[in-house]
This record gives sequence, structure tokens and C-alpha cells, in this order.
Amino acid sequence: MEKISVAVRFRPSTALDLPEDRKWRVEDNRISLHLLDGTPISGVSFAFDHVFDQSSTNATVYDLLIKSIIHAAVNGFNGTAFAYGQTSSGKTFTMNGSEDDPGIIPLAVKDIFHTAQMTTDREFLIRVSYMEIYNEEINDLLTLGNQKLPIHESLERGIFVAGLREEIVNSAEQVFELIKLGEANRHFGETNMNVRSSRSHTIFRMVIESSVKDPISSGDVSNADAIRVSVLNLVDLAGSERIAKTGAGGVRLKEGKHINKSLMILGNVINKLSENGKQRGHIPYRDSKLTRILQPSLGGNAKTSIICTVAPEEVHIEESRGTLQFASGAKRITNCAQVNEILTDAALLKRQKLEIEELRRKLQGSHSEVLEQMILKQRNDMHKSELDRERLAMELEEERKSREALEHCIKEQQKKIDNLTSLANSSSQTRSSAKQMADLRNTSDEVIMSQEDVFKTPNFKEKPNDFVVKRSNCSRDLESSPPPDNFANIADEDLWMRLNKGCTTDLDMLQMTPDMKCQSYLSSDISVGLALEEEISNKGRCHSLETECGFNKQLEASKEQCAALERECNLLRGENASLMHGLSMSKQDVELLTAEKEELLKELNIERQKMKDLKEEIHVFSLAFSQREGLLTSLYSKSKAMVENLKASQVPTPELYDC
Ligand SMILES: Nc1ncnc2c1ncn2[C@@H]1O[C@H](COP(=O)(O)OP(=O)(O)OP(=O)(O)O)[C@@H](O)[C@H]1O
Repeated sequence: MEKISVAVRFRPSTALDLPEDRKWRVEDNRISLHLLDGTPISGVSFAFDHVFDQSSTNATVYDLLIKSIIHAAVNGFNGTAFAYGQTSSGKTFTMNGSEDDPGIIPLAVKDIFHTAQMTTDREFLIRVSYMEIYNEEINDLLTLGNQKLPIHESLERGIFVAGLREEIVNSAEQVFELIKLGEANRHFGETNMNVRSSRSHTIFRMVIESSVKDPISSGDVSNADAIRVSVLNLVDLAGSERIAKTGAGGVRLKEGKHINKSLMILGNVINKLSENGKQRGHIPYRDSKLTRILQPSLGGNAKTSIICTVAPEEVHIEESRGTLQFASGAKRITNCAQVNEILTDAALLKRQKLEIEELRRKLQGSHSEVLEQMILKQRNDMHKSELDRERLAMELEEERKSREALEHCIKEQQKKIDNLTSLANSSSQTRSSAKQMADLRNTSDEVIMSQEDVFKTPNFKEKPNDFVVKRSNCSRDLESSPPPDNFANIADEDLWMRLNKGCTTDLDMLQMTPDMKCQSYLSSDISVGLALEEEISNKGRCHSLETECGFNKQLEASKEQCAALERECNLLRGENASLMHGLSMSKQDVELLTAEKEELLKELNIERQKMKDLKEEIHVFSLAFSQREGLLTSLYSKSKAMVENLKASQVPTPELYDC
């Protein structure tokens, strides 16, 4: 994207003797209006790319404003330069010049041929056409009878004037001859303002085609079949005019109206183009032939320069201000120029191959393969992590189950320990009750007691009526019952335990079940035997308690193992969490990489589509080209035949002489 370059040029004043109150002042690239005493008039100050004062020559204007466009045109860019300004402000002088000061057109023509000659690695084919828009009709200035040409638009040629003569030229002189012919056909007329006023807009056009001369030696094989085609328009517009000033009537008046109308449309197009892109809306290129032909040069694919000519006299100040405002608008227009290249099918394929290679390299450059491998690795890692996670979860579950089992086991053991402890307590109480019984025996000699009295001991408790005890080992001979050695044989173990806790007489009470009505003996032998029996049985229990204690140690070991397992579990949990984190990070990476890859693929597809479009364009162009080639060949053979015929008709045959 580049801005149109805009310059303003003042022609020398023609009113040197007239007194003036206001004057234009040029400082560098600024123009401002001042009063005679030097006071600047506010709001009338403009800045442009270049401002040429009255002393500037056409060569200076060319060098600073136009030369770069001409060189770009030789290299394949479209270019346009046009002069805009009120009537008699110096447009034609700037474009055509004089004998002493050749204008932009002759300078450009010479420069093009010179640059082409200097470009030794390319060969050029240059064509010239010259047309005018007179009263909104297009005339071919190089052909007398070919008038009112239509404008067409096609995919391969863009906007073009159908039927316009294009002359192939080999030298600047050849072009000057054609320009002379065109100037003779151009519409000029005398007005009050200008004795030789342009009554039409003229467009001098050069089409420059070039291709690589020797692709192998130049090393530019990829461009061997590529042809650059650029169009250069050098436009001399008719000047806007005030009817009152020009004094136009009749034909001149009609011309003036057309000129003003088309210039007004040009102004509208420029204003629209200078607006912000979004507010711009429709650009009225089609409203006039001039804007339609210049469409690619205004906001399109061309490098464009505008030179606005200004008449310095005070009497033209209003028109000059209008010109400067037009120039200010034009300054804001941006064009998008690019090299215009046409490719043959072979060249297109070659270039496409190269471009695909380039794209592939770019893709590789952006580490696509590396990325793909990384993605693969990430996926594998992710899979591995997931497997690890599952394995750990299973291990964790197993650990949990074994821990629960151990805990259950510990509880059971604890219960048993508690039971055994209470049993041990009860046996020691039994021993103390035996001792009490021995004491009683000592006093039995002094106290005669009846069998019934025994039951009336101070420790006697009335047996509950509903209490029935099984005594499996009860001996009738002894008429006494040993303590139960199997708790399972007791109807209610808990109750039994409760009954025996801290109460030695309970045993006696138990012996006196109503069912058995056993006689109780207080003889010492029986009591001692009973105590001994108790002790033996308690010893056995102690032994089993010791065994239980050994089991307790085992339990402690199990507890420790359980704690160790729990620690391991916690470690595994931590490891699992970090793996999960790694997994999510990997997932994010993969997503990013996939998105990047998709973006690159999209770009590749766009490039491919572009290539396809180009190929289609080239195909159409090559068809047109081969048609033209055929036409030229047939013309050549026709002319050759004609020359042969002419030769044959001029040289008398020897037979005739003989006659
Ligand atoms: N820079 C200049 N130096 C010397 N003479 C100039 C200059 N510019 C213009 N003139 C002279 O001023 C006169 C009017 O110029 P020119 O015909 O180029 O104006 P114009 O803008 O093309 O007018 P129109 O729109 O009517 O065709 C001519 O005689 C021309 O030689």
C-alpha cells in the first residue's frame, strides 16, 4: 500500500504589471496565501510531496515526481501520471513541454527506452496508444476513422478500450512520430483564457512487456517463461473553466460543460477514495469515461502521481484554491501496486513447484516434523501416565482393602484381649474367695451350724427364681459344681461375668440351684480341692494369656506395617497428583501444537488456491497470446506473399526479353 504522490506546480505569471493585493508564497513543499504586506491569510495553507515554483523546469518535475514511476513501469508495475488544473494553468506545457523544455511525455519515452536498453538481461516489447475523451466520447488519436470507442472489462485484460490501435515501437523517435500524429488529431480550441486550449482529456499509453532474455545464463530459470506486462498512462486533462471567464459559447460551451462535468466526477472519486475505508462506500468510477479508464490508477494496482498546475495570478485565486483542495484530497488516496506477471503453463508449473518447495521448507523451518514427533511423544507419555495412574489406583485400592482387613483383625484381637483381661481379673478374685473360705473353716469348730444355717451366712443372697445354670461337670458324689470351663455352656456369659465380678459368695449361690438342691459341705477338704482346681485352671488361662500377648506383639508389628503402607499410599497419592498435572500440561501442549499445525495447513491451502487461480489466468492469457501470434504469423505470410508477388511482377522474365 502506498499513497499517491501529489505535487503542485505554478506556471509563470502573465500579469506582471497588474497590481495585486494577495500573493501565493511557496516555501519548500508548502503553499500559503499572503497579503501584499506578507501577512498570511488564515486557512489557506497547504503542504504536498513537492511544490514547484514558477522557475521550475519540466526536467525537475520529471526527476522528482515521475522518474520513479517510469522505472517501476519498466520493471512491471502499472504507472499513471496526470496533470490537473484550471484552464491555461500549464497542464499541456507540463505533459508535452516545448522544444527547449521537453515535458513529461517525451522525457518518459526517452527514459523508458534508455532503461530498457540498460536492462540487458531482459527483452522488451513496447506498444503505444494515444486516445482522447472528447465530449464524453473516446477517440483513437492514432487512427482517423476509429472513433467513439467503447470501454470493456475482462478478467485477463481488466478495463480496456476496445478497438484502440496499439503500435509496437522500437525507439523513442518512432514514438515521437506517433505522438505528432496524435497531436494533429487532438481537439484544441481558442478561448479567452488560452489560444490553444485542450478541449479533451488525452491519455498517452505505453504497454511495456518484458521477459528474461537468457534464463540459463542469468540463472533465473524459474522466471524463464514469465512475462511482465505493465501499463503506463500519461494523462493531460482538459482544464476546468468558468464560462464567464472563457467567454465560451456554442461548441466551446458544450465542450466546457463536458469538461467540467467529467472533472467534477473525478473530484467526487478522489473525495470518496480519500475518505476512511469504512465510510467510503460506493466509488462512482462508472459515472464518467475518464474515471472508468483511470480506475486502476485511482486506488488500484498502480503507482500514481498527480501534478496540479496553478495559475499564480490573483484573478485566479478561487480556481487555484479549488485545485489545491483537489490535490489535498488526492494526497490521502492509497494504491496497491504490484508487479504484473503473466506465466505460461510450463513456467507456472515450475513456479508452483518452487513455491510448494518453499512452503515445505517454511513448514519444516517452523519445525512441523519436530512438532509432529513431539505430539507423538506427548501422546505416548500421556498414554503411559494414564496406565501408571490406573495401576496406582488399583494398588491403592488393594492397600486400602488390606488395611481395612488388618484394622478389623486388630479390633477382633483387642476384643479378645479385653475378654481375657476380665477373665484374669475374675480368677484372681476367685483365689481370694478361697482364702476367705479357709478362714471360715478355722472358725467352724467353734460354731455349730446346721445345714440350713449355712444358707443363712451373711454373704448369702437369694437366688433369682428364673436363673438356671447348666453344670456339665457337676458330680453328684461331690454334690458340688466346679466353675464352668467352657463359657459356651453358660446360658448368658455376660450375665455370668457380671454376677461373678467382685462377689465370692456368688459361686456358692450358683451351686445352690433349686433344681439340684445339692447339699453344701463346708468341709475344708472340699474347699481346698476347689481352690486348687481353680488355680490349675487359672494357670492354664495365664498360659493362654501369654500366648495372647505374643499375638499382641504380632498385632503391633501389623500396626507398624499398616502405618508404613499408609505412608506409601500417601506417597503414591502425591505421585499420582503430579502425574495428573503433567498429563493436563501435555494435553494443553498437544492442543496448541495441533492448532498451530492446522493454521499452517490453512495457509498452505490458501497458497494452493492462489496458484490455481493464477494458472487459470495464465491459461486465458496464453490462449489470447497464441491467437495474436497466429494472426501475426498469417499477416507476415500474407505480406511475404505480397512482396513475392510484387517482386515477381516487377522483374521481366527472360522469355519476354527474347520476344
Ligand atoms: N511552466 C511554464 N513555463 C513557461 N510557460 C508556461 C508554463 N506553463 C504554462 N506555460 C504557458 O502557458 C500557456 C498555457 O499553458 P497550457 O496550454 O499548458 O495550459 P493548460 O493548462 O494545458 O490549459 P488548457 O486546460 O486550456 O488546455 C501556454 O502558452 C504555455 O506555454
